[in-house]
Amino acid sequence: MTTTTTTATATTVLDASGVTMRFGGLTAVRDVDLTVNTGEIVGLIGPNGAGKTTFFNCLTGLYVPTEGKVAYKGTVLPPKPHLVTQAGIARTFQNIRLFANMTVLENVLVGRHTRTKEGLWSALLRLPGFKKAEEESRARAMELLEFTGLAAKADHLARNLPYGEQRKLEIARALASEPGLLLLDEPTAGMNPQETRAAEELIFAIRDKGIAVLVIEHDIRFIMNLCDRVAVLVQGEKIVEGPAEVVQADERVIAAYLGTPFEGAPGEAEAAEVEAAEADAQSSTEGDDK
Ligand SMILES: Nc1ncnc2c1ncn2[C@@H]1O[C@H](COP(=O)(O)OP(=O)(O)OP(=O)(O)O)[C@@H](O)[C@H]1O
Repeated sequence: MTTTTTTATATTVLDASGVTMRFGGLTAVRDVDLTVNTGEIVGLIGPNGAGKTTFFNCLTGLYVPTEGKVAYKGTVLPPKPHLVTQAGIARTFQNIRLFANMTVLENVLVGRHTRTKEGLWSALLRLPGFKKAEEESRARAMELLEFTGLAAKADHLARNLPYGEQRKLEIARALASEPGLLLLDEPTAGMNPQETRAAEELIFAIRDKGIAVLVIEHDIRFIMNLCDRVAVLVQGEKIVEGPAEVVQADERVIAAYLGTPFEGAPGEAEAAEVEAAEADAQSSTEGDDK
């Protein structure tokens, strides 16, 4: 099967190679290679259940991939979410995960904890070092709220923000860990067209600050406007990767979205395997996936 693969270079921020994730007999992600370079916005698309979120979870240490490795700026990452964040990868989730009863500013301050050196005792005893660190954190958090257009709502409770602003706040919180790579899982889900355009502008602005972006999204028009490069997953396999306009016109991608068979598509046996594994989700025995 022909897929274009961009190889790792000196400017590579993320280098995932041979990533496979099995759940019992179900192979959710199969031997996926993906790089993201400095200054790039890369899109990851594919039909429902294609393995996009599972792949993100492998990148961010939520899952330990069955096979393969993930490197950030040349260093292989340990599969532990807090170490991945510390290394420089931040993410947002498909379902909003804000602290609803905390203020907007407090939510962003929470996101800074991997970047503050002051420990628990310093905080409890309110030592001078803690006070200074706290002031710096607040200033940086306010800067991020300015950047995302939420500064005027710093003292509002997160749960009182309109939906589009809650999504922006998630991004502000992710940026608070000062990442070099931001992973966005369906950032425009549930947004109206105006909010989607604002999200697009925000993502371009993030890229312009030198942060590489990898984004999962179902809104194909959004992806095609936004991304320098797009990779397509179908049933866990990367079937195509390339510039947005090339991917958009690729018959395999069109076929995958329309559900019609195409040459080199993940075969019927694999489809049956997925169905069987889903029907028997409880079973964790290694299946016939060899
Ligand atoms: N923790 C898990 N245990 C067992 N199976 C899982 C688990 N997580 C995901 N899967 C299965 O892996 C496959 C890929 O799911 P995933 O959520 O990664 O797809 P997706 O491309 O993100 O889909 P969507 O676009 O609908 O969010 C699906 O068949 C799903 O049921």
